[in-house]
Amino acid sequence: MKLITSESMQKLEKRLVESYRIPTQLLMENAGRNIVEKIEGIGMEKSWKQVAVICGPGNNGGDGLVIARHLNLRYPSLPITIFLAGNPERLKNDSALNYEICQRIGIPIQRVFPENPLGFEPGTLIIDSLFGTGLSKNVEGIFQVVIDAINEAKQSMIIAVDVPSGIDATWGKIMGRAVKAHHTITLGMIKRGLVVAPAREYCGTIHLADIGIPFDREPGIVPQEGFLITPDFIRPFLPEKAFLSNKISTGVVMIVAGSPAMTGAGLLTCQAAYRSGAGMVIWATNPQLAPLVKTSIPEVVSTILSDNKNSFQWEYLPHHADEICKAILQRKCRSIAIGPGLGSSWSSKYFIEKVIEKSPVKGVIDADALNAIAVNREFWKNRLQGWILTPHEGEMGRLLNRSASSIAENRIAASCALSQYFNCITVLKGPGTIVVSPQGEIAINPTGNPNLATAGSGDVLTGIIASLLAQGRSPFISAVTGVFLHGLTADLYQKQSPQLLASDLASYLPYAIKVVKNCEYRLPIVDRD
Ligand SMILES: NC(=O)C1=CN([C@@H]2O[C@H](COP(=O)(O)OP(=O)(O)OC[C@H]3O[C@@H](n4cnc5c(N)ncnc54)[C@H](OP(=O)(O)O)[C@@H]3O)[C@@H](O)[C@H]2O)[C@H](O)CC1
Ligand SMILES: [K+]
Repeated sequence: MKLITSESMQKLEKRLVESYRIPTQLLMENAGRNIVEKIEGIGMEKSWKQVAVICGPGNNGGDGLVIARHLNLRYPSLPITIFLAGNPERLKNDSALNYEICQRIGIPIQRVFPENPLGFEPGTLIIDSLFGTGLSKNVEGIFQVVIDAINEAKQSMIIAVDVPSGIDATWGKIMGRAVKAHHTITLGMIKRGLVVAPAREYCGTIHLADIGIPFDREPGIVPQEGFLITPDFIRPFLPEKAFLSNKISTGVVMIVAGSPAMTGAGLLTCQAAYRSGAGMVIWATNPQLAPLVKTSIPEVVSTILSDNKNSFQWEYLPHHADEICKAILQRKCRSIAIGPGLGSSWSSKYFIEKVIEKSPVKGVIDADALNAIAVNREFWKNRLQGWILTPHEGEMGRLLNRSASSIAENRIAASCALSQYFNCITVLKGPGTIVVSPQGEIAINPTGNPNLATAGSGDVLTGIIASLLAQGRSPFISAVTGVFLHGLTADLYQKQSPQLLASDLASYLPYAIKVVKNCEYRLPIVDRD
């Protein structure tokens, strides 16, 4: 499902006006009326004590005025008040016209002043029409006071028009303050910023309302600025064994993960790779762990790396990289996953870099392998073509030599910067995981929940993506399909149990695959009733 930026939405509106002579007044009328229909779908039957429509200085405010008018027509006995943050004399064109209509109809209008703060009684339906796609700077002064008042309303329902006010609809940033809505009714197309963190938490359930864009007349009218991953999109790429397949043709994965101190990371990565359809999983393990592998996951084939003769505790050394590269060729591996639980010693860092440099196949770079790359980032600039990097915000910060908080502020921009710098596919984990290619394709994942913030969850994702790669999917498609399935598994599991272990994720994965295959799943955040 295509996503759009604020800038393109504005261009699209201009184009509709110029090419089809659809007047902007009509678009605003369509917007307001269709939003009222969506509000009714959400629940007007709840007998709200009153309705507060908070209007700002631009066209988003104008939409609010149309909404107030239609609610007034449909529910004449319901007290509706328009709160205007801004000077009515400076309202432009369509907003000014709708302001005049509301005045003439006699809908109460109150101007909001700093000395006259807003407060809402319990049981108020609050329509947030302060700012939409035209937000151009941080929210301050009276606008900040209004947003705080909306967020402090008790036992009320907050419905945001187009965008929760204070959200940058292109990048998903919080511009100083933002409305925390229960529902967001977005117009025409889903704005890209709504589905990524941090904005995503402010949107509640997202609904899409039509404003009369003739999409079917011009399928190419909207530029490619990102898409929301959907079950329909990933269905053709799910694991599928051909009739004449064998374990090699299905796909062999090399896993370089785990160490004596962090065995679980390797086990989880291997398990996830098998559960997502790999024909054979090879684990490059060490002599101390080899017996454990046989008992824990008997299906795993281990490549036992040579013993460290002079040290008490086994550790990864650079020459082990040659052994892994040899095994990749011998075992006909088609992808590699490297990183989870490898440790952060200098010898493991050298080892990791050597594997990535020499490996005959490409794959997923995660966890300790990301940190090894970050230490030597200038060397790796532009050298990771075909590799998939799966950082969380902290790892991303190290890779870009920036603070984790600056990454969190604008996750899409950071993901694009990483893909550009290393020429790699980026998977920035977190709420609304982002997948970006060096060519600038941007995919946002709608699945997943906070239960995924558990040890080993990233190892499972690494195993899934590497497995899909081994099964012949492209790096971008493997990442997109992998993140969707990983999140969906957690969402489906949550219905059964509030507590999720990473090993549950790996075991439950085939169920998520089946649900997508059988078309039994609807997107959780976009309600297209
Ligand atoms: N795109 C469509 O097809 C349709 C969109 N509709 C609705 O219109 C808004 C977008 O309207 P727009 O007027 O462009 O923008 P806003 O209403 O969001 O706000 C613009 C005004 O707000 C001022 N502004 C911006 N940021 C701040 C701030 N932080 N503090 C104070 N004031 C701010 C801005 O001033 P400038 O100086 O920046 O110009 C403007 O005055 C869209 O979201 C839809 O709801 C339609 O009605 C239907 C068609
Ligand atoms: K709004």
